Amino acid sequence: MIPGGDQEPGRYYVGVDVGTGSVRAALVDQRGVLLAFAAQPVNQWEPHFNHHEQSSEDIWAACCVVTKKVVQGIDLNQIRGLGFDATCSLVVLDKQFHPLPVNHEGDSHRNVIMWLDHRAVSQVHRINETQHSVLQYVGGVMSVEMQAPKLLWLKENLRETCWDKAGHFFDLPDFLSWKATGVTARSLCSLVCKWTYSAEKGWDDSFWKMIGLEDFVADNYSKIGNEVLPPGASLGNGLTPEAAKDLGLPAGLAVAASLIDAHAGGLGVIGADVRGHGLACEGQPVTSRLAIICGTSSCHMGISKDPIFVPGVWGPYFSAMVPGFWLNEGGQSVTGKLIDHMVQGHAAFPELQAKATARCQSVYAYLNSHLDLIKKAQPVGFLTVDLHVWPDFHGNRSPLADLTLKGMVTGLKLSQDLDDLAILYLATVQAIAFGTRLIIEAMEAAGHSVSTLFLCGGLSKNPLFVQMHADITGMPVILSQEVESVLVGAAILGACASGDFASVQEAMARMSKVGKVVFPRLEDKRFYDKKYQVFMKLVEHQKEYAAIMKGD
Ligand SMILES: Nc1ncnc2c1ncn2[C@@H]1O[C@H](COP(=O)(O)OP(=O)(O)O)[C@@H](O)[C@H]1O
Ligand SMILES: O=C(CO)[C@H](O)[C@H](O)COP(=O)(O)O
Repeated sequence: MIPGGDQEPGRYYVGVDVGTGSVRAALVDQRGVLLAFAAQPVNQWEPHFNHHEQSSEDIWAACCVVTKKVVQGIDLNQIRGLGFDATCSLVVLDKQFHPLPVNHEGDSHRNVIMWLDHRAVSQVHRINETQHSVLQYVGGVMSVEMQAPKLLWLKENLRETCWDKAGHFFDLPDFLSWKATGVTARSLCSLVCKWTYSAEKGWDDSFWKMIGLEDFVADNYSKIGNEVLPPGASLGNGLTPEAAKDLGLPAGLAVAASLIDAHAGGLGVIGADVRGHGLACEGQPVTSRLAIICGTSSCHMGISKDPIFVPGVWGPYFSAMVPGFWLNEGGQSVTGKLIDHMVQGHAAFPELQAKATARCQSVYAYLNSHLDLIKKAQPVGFLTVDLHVWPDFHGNRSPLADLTLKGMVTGLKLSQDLDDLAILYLATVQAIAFGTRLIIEAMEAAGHSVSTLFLCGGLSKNPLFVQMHADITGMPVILSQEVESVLVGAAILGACASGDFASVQEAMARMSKVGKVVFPRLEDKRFYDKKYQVFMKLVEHQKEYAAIMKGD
């Protein structure tokens, strides 16, 4: 019997989502309904520009706090499985699994190089110069945010204090499943997407030798993983007694091989039954759906039956998200983080904060209502007719794959009041949507055919962000019934590991549901097409400026 009939007693799954700024947990039933939610901020250190570090011990402690909260008062026998997703940050442990420092300060509490860390620029430049064939499977250019450049940086910069003592290098999602089960097997998702592992051929010895990390080949990849499992597979004997006590869950509970956070978000949204909403994708294959996970960063997850090579877009990755499908992942390294940066760095931010607090609103809810106030009779998006932003303040992930690109703002005036802040915030939100449009165009030029966007992540809670994505791409945007769709994705893993569902696809169909559909205001298309022309001119000009300055 497929679980979830109303007569079925509650079967619950725990999903844990380790994001950049916080750790979240949810208790989810077999229909994908969230019964409980908890969040806990987690420390980040930025000891030097572009160095971003965390502590795996802090992260595990936060996982324990939020998991205990969501199962409070629940009959533990009704909990059937546990799934983790996390950012693709690099965790470093010694041979006894104790943290090792990833910094010159020798602080072993900070043993995680975060996904957005850009320290390994010269290493990734040398890796890309090899033009090794594995690079075809990351869009042709390896990102500084992937693991090989960071590992090479550790070998070249922290030889004695870290590299020589290292016993285990984990992607954060795999660290969590190891911490829970004691099993060091890695998820196919993390190794394929961030480590150059091939589902078909495994590790490529020639790549690691060519880039100067032949160490891994010599010990048969024991430090980075030589046992690989599909996401959702049940690990070992499930929760160890120690982890069970830490988490407040029953020992032996099924624990799934994990997913990277964007991939969990994709699982949480892309399989929803869209019938009854008058959407084009109702009569189209699931490959017409693009999942966009919009948090600190944004990840654009498109799937296909056959591999599609999209220059500057990560992948194609086989079975890294939906089993049996190839995946291409576009991305913008800073989206939520960029909006926070622009708003918090503006002269009128203190006034905004005071006014939002007085109204018991988030600063974004206040800004959205302030824009509605000042727009008068025109559509709100038209307020940026002479203010334009290029969003690559942390380099361009996709589709330009150029970490040297910088942010741009044009159209500034002498005033720095709340109106100016609101319009700059709007122009930044639009710039992110234009970046999405550029990624979709690159994916479609290579063979994808996208008709509908499925958004999740923190920014999907911002109505202006969602409407601008619809208006600027011209596509309808679907928001899930459960706004915490990444957690539903993690819970889907736990549901699969428990054996309650025969496949990830079956769990996806059962546990993700359409909540709201936001249609584009096509009457405004001409305005956004003109803004998009300006958007593309910005990066063209930026490249011209760089060429002039580089010239003699
Ligand atoms: N209700 C909201 N309205 C507007 N923005 C939001 C809201 N909630 C979160 N955000 C923004 O989303 C981003 C964090 O998203 P989240 O998915 O929690 O991130 P992560 O997974 O990277 O930790 C932040 O930039 C934050 O400002
Ligand atoms: O590269 C990634 C996914 O492939 C990172 O994990 C992601 O960009 C970070 O996610 P978030 O912005 O939600 O913290």
